[in-house]
Amino acid sequence: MTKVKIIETRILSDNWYTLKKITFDYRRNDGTTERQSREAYDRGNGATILLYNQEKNTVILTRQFRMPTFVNGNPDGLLIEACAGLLDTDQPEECIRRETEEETGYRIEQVEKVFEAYMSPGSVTEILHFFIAAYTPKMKVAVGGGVAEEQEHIEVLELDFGHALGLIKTGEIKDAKTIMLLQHIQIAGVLKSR
Ligand SMILES: Nc1nc2c(ncn2[C@@H]2O[C@H](COP(=O)(O)OP(=O)(O)O[C@H]3O[C@H](CO)[C@@H](O)[C@H](O)[C@@H]3O)[C@@H](O)[C@H]2O)c(=O)[nH]1
Ligand SMILES: [Mg+2]
Repeated sequence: MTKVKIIETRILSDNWYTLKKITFDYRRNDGTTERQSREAYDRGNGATILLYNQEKNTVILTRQFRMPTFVNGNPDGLLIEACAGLLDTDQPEECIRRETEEETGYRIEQVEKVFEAYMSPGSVTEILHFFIAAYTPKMKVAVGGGVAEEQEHIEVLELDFGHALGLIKTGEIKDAKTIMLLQHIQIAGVLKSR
């Protein structure tokens, strides 16, 4: 028998995305039931990818302005990130191919799914699908930079892998999905750390 019974779902904000307040009864292991309320921000699910080149021992990352980080201590609001996007109605692999071309300008071939993760499970509903893919200079078909109509101004960075790992240590890379993917590439031995 399910331990959760939703009593009420109230929309607190329905602007760009949706913020809901959910009141529910939760049955504890001792059999007693407790009423709780939790807010959940639903901005859909997403996909992210780390592009790597084994000959050059490099990765492709992006840099863009992220307002939520600016209001929480990031002095210029710029964040170095693995390419990522929201699924909308796409399947994760379809989404990440499209986002890779829009944001980085690379048209990739094989992609490998590595894991899925809830990124902020106490407050955000989102599950993120993680991918890696090899890239070569020949796959660069456009400048990238994001979709102009969506006011995306994304800088594309090609970094030595050891240098990118060093940026985690110095705090210049502070984005969870990016750290997870760089460490995955290191643990799996896809690229050399020095
Ligand atoms: N007008 C408006 N635009 C918004 C708002 N919030 C986001 N956008 C715009 O919506 C677009 C979403 O771009 P995507 O590339 O699809 O998503 P993303 O923001 O890069 O999100 C990815 O990274 C996130 C952070 O790690 C992930 O949480 C997410 O799953 C995804 O992978 C961007 O142009 C962004 O500026 C808003 O409140 N108002
Ligand atoms: Mg994006």
